Amino acid sequence: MRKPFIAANWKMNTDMASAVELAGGVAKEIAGIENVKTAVCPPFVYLQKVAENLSHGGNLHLGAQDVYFEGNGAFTGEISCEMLKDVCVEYVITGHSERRHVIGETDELINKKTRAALDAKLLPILCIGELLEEREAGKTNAVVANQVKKGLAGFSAAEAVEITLAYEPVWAIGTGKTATSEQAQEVHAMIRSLLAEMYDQATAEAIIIQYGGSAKPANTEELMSCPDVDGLLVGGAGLKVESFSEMIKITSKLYS
Ligand SMILES: O=C[C@H](O)COP(=O)(O)O
Repeated sequence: MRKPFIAANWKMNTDMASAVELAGGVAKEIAGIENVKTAVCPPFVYLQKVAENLSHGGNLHLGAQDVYFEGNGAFTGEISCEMLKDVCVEYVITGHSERRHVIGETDELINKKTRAALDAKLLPILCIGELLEEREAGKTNAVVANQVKKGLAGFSAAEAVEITLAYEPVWAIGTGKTATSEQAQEVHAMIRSLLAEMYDQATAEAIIIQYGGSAKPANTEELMSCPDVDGLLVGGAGLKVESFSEMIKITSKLYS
C-alpha cells in the first residue's frame, strides 16, 4: 500500500517568526502520527531557521519550493540542490503551476530541475495540471499526459518511484474551487495508467500521486478516499497549524 503524503507549499507567505511558529505548531500537533508522510515547504530564506526548530526529530520533513539544475556558478538569484541539502531540505517542488505560468518555466527546464534534484538525492514533487481553458476544450488528459511524459523523460522506473507527482488543476488553485473527487480520481487514474505504459504496472502502483487545489479539512476525507489519490499538496490551508494538522489527522485515521 502506498504511504499517503501530505505536504504544504507555503508559497511567498509567512515571515521568520510565523514560519518557525507554523512549522513548530504542526510538528507538535502531529507528533506520533507515523502512517502519513508529511512536509512543509517554506520560502528559501526561512528554511534554515525552520530546520533548526524541527531538528528534534519527528515526522515533519522539510521541502523547498524550487531549485536550479546547475551545481554552482554565475546564476544570479538561483539556489542549488547542495545549498538546499545544507539546510536539511529533503523534498523539492518542481514545475509548480505558478512557476510554469507566472515565471514561464518550460517542461524541459522542469525536467532538468527534477533530474538535478534526484541526482542530488533530494525527493522531487513534480507538479502537473491543466488550465481552465484546456479543461473546457477537453484537453485535460492530453495536457497532463504531455507534462508527465516530458517531466519524467529520461528517468528509469527505479528513479520514477522516488518522484511524487502532484496533480494540480490550475483552475482549482487558490480559487476555492476544488476539483470534485470524481474529477480528481479520473485524472489520477489516467496518470497511473500512463505510468504503467511508460514503465510497468508495479512502478505505476508504487508512485505517489498527490492532488492540489483548494484542498482543506472539509474535503480531505473525500479526496483521500479516491483510490488513486495518495496525498495532498496544500496551499492556503497549509498556512494554519489547525487546518494543516487536521488534514494530516484525517488522513492518518483513514489509513489506520
Ligand atoms: O501547491 C499548492 C497548490 O498550488 C494549492 O494551493 P491552494 O491549496 O491554495 O489551492
